[in-house]
Amino acid sequence: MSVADAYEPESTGGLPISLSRVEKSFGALNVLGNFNLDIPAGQFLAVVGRSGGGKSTLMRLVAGLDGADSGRVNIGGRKVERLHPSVRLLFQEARLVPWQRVIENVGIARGPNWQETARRALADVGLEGRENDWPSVLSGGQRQRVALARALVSEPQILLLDEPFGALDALTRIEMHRLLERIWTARGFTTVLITHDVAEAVALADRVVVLREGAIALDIEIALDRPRQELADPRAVDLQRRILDAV
Ligand SMILES: Nc1ncnc2c1ncn2[C@@H]1O[C@H](COP(=O)(O)OP(=O)(O)OP(=O)(O)O)[C@@H](O)[C@H]1O
Repeated sequence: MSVADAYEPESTGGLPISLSRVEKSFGALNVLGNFNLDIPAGQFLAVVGRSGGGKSTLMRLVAGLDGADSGRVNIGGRKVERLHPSVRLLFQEARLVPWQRVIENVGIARGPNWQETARRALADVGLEGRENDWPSVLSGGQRQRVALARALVSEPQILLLDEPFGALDALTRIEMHRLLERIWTARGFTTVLITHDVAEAVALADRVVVLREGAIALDIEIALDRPRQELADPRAVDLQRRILDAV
């Protein structure tokens, strides 16, 4: 059985995200200017662009980790003022606690039955039987799967991913794409994926936004069938070319 086949989640749905007339500067550097973006509930959006274009800044504003200078960032129609309880983040590094075993890393909120819940989340990402391992013995891909399980355990309605697969080898990355697509399809949380990898954006997203110098240079729908056949679809290649032209 593949990793993706192991997954049988319940649907939790997503929340819409809206940025309206957002301005964000660092000193004299204007990173986002009069920025507008509406992300419908449950959409899988990829944000691509050159380094320094403002992608991570955008994500931090949506997450409530940083505030806009002006304008509004809303989640589910309400202004974001701090980290929203239904939002989870994933970064390039898994950021696991090295002195805690895998199951403890996943069950970070120790509610009732936390072990059972964490065990189920680990099974969902294909890590059954690895509960008592230390993070140090896991591969990079396995660590990211633990981080994904930790994010999923709280049944988020929004998942924000900042280059989560950037450090993985090509085959592991494709395996992670399949897993994420399957989990997202089943649960329907709103997803924002920041990536430098145009092929990854087209393989996963419903919609790709190209961010250039703090503005949207391209906003394109990816209307390809799912599950996506990453390497075989000529329409995907054409979409990649259009996105690359705008980056
Ligand atoms: N806390 C900060 N203080 C000062 N400047 C910042 C801060 N955060 C980001 N910047 C600057 O804002 C600009 C946009 O940064 P951001 O990290 O959003 O870009 P990015 O598109 O995510 O880049 P990368 O793809 O390299 O991660 C960069 O010029 C960066 O140096």
